[in-house]
Amino acid sequence: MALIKSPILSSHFSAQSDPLQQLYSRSRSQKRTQSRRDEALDPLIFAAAFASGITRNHSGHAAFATQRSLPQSPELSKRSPDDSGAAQDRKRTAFVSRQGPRRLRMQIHQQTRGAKENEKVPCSIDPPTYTETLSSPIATNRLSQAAPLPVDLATSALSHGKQCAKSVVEVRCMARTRIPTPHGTVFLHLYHNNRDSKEHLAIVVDTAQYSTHGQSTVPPIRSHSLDSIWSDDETEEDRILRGAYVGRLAPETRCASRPVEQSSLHPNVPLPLVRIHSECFTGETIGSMRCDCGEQLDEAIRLISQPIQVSSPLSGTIPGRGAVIYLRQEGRGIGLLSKIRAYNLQDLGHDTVTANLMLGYKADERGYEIAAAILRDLGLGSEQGEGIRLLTNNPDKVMALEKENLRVVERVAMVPRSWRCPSRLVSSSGEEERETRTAGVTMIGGDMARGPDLDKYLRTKVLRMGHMLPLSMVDGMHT
Ligand SMILES: Nc1nc2c(ncn2[C@@H]2O[C@H](COP(=O)(O)OP(=O)(O)OP(=O)(O)O)[C@@H](O)[C@H]2O)c(=O)[nH]1
Repeated sequence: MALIKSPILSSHFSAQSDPLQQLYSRSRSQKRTQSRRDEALDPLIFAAAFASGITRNHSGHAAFATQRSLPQSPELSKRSPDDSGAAQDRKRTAFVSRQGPRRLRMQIHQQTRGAKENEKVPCSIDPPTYTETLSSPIATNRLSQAAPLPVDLATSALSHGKQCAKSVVEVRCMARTRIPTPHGTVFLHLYHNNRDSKEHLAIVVDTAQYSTHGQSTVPPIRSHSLDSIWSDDETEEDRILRGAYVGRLAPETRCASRPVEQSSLHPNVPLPLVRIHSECFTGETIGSMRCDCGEQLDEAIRLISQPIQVSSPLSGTIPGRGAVIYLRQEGRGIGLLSKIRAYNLQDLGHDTVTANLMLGYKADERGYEIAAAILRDLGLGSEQGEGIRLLTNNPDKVMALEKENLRVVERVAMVPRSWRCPSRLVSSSGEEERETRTAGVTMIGGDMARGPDLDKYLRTKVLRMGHMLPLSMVDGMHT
């Protein structure tokens, strides 16, 4: 039951020594014999029960498993008479909740909460191994001979019982490559770190990466850790393979990049646009319109890629530049499984914040220390590097970066496309949509996310999470 974070929910499952818990444990072992019960769904069922009164399974609220015939619940009576599942359910021995009376459960909850508050949550790092064997003969697994990576050190610290919450976040860009997108070429940087085992990414938009040093008007956005030399026996080929080269990679490329000092930007060039984006499988991969995440990712890359107007003495336009820091913090840090459950709670009538709380999480479980470390590595926002313009509506992100001593010079709002183009919202003609659709836009279906689920989600973000979006835009649209 490690998945259940909520003390309310988990207290039901944790085997403790008090008599009530023993009673629960006994009930649990009996329960295992009943295949119709799916323990993995329990958090959801309990959460729904807490929120909306009584469910079929918990209507009895008895502390003991009993045998009794099931009353015709409203839920069952809603089924059609030919619903064989319903008929079977009626014949079956009734399942009666084995949870204790609410008073006792609340007692346990209070105790568990008290204990939890005093204890520090250990980091659940899954030690990655850096012994990738590359099939190419030139690599000959030399990467594994490199000096210990920050994460190796953290892993060994962890194995000695230290908590990684105390360690300073260190990141290393493990590899960089060029990715052509509908908005132009971006440079994907993959990062490892000493805080978690996830592969966070930086999507760098910067055509100056193509230029060799000194050629471009603005300095290229370079990863310090990528350009640094990892060990004495690292060859040029090793370095090129992981993306440490300057200019265009071509069959004749033989020279790797050299570590460079981060140079400051020309005062007439606007500061780079940066977005810190959290993973959203549903929004980005299957085009969910419950949220605007897919659209935001696409819009961020599009905005960053827009040409920038510069004043004299440079004058004219230069290609857009900046980066999206893509954090693997699915579901505002609660993970995909819990996010799916949260969606079901939302369908049961709760908003995105309440759903998280009901599952025992905070409204937002994310942290931005790794993002800050990646930005520093790219020379963005740090003392020595450039200040940044941050694309967000989320005040937490601005505060988190400032707390990390990064220079957020400006916040640039991310207005949902459906708010900006309300006419397309009400338009029923497919014609108009086809004209405006951008081929190859990253999400399935492209264009914009919209619909009642999204409206509710955005409204909650403004009203309950303090997101800085003008609700008047959307209110005007629907009235
Ligand atoms: N728990 C939960 N997570 C959601 C839900 N909808 C979207 N998400 C997650 O919310 C996160 C969205 O994060 P970001 O794109 O960084 O945006 P944001 O925090 O809303 O702030 P902005 O910068 O203003 O966009 C992603 O991790 C999504 O997976 C939901 O209903 N419940």
